[in-house]
Amino acid sequence: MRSGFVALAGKPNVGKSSIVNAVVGKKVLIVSDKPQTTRNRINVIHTTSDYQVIFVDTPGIHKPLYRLGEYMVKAAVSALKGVDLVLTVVDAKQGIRKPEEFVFDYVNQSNTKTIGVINKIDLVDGERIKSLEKKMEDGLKNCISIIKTSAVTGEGIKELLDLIVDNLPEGPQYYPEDMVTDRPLSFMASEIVREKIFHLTYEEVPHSVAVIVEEIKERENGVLYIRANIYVDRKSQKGIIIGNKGNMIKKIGQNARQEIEYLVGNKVFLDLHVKVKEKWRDKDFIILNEIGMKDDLRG
Ligand SMILES: Nc1nc2c(ncn2[C@@H]2O[C@H](COP(=O)(O)OP(=O)(O)OP(=O)(O)O)[C@@H](O)[C@H]2O)c(=O)[nH]1
Repeated sequence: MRSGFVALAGKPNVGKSSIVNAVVGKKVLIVSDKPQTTRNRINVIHTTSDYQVIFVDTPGIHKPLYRLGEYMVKAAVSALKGVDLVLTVVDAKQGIRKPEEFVFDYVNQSNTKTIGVINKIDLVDGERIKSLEKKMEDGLKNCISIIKTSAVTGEGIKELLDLIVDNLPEGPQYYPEDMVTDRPLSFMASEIVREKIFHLTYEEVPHSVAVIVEEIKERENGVLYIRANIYVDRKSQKGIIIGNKGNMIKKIGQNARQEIEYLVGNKVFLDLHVKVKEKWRDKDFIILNEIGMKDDLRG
């Protein structure tokens, strides 16, 4: 059996989480059109009788504005060490400039072999892809190959998986075969709520939100009761999340509940509460700890 850990490195919004979902053939990771959707490291496990690939999805590498961002980048960079392979992902439309080179530097410093992934090829022409290939070859020190993908159309995804498996060492099955992620249901549920907020709100609001599941319990009637707090960092944002006559929180709750029900295969009662924790993104470690973001951000 071949097995190993494969970290994804890239700027925010290049499609790292979408690529993992496409490779495993189901939506495990949350995705949005806004940068910095992924905040924590999360492992996604793909097992067959011949191999087990453990994808280590990480926050996008960027120049942070807040303490939260610093922790996110730390989590991303530390995930590059100690893995078997790094997928260095760029967005074909955005190209390769300073921020991408900044990512390449981190990957080069990790000394881990890497596959260059040019994603979103559905949005550009062949000429552009060729020039990006050249830039990637020049910029990535330990690059073993470059693959062109579209996480949306599925182009190049099988080729990418084959190449990953070919480059993994022989090893044990690290996780049980039916395990899809290393995160508990409480984390997955909070991520789904956060994704719906990313989809339904704009500008600073989605970035100002943290979601913590406080309680999960199965009720006598078989319904799974989930209580979660949505933290915002300003009073005005509380109003936006609740919405006019509670319309927004209702929509967030409905959309999230449906997806959590699909995930657990059970009826769910989702109980959401909005709380203000002023400027939590810039507070020190204690605050990050309090809202449950410490473990993977320690770096
Ligand atoms: N057209 C097109 N869009 C894509 C492709 N892959 C991802 N996207 C879109 O790009 C956006 C960002 O995708 P994500 O998977 O959240 O990107 P990410 O790199 O994980 O982002 P962060 O969490 O911010 O680090 C979403 O709107 C996706 O639907 C692709 O191959 N083609």
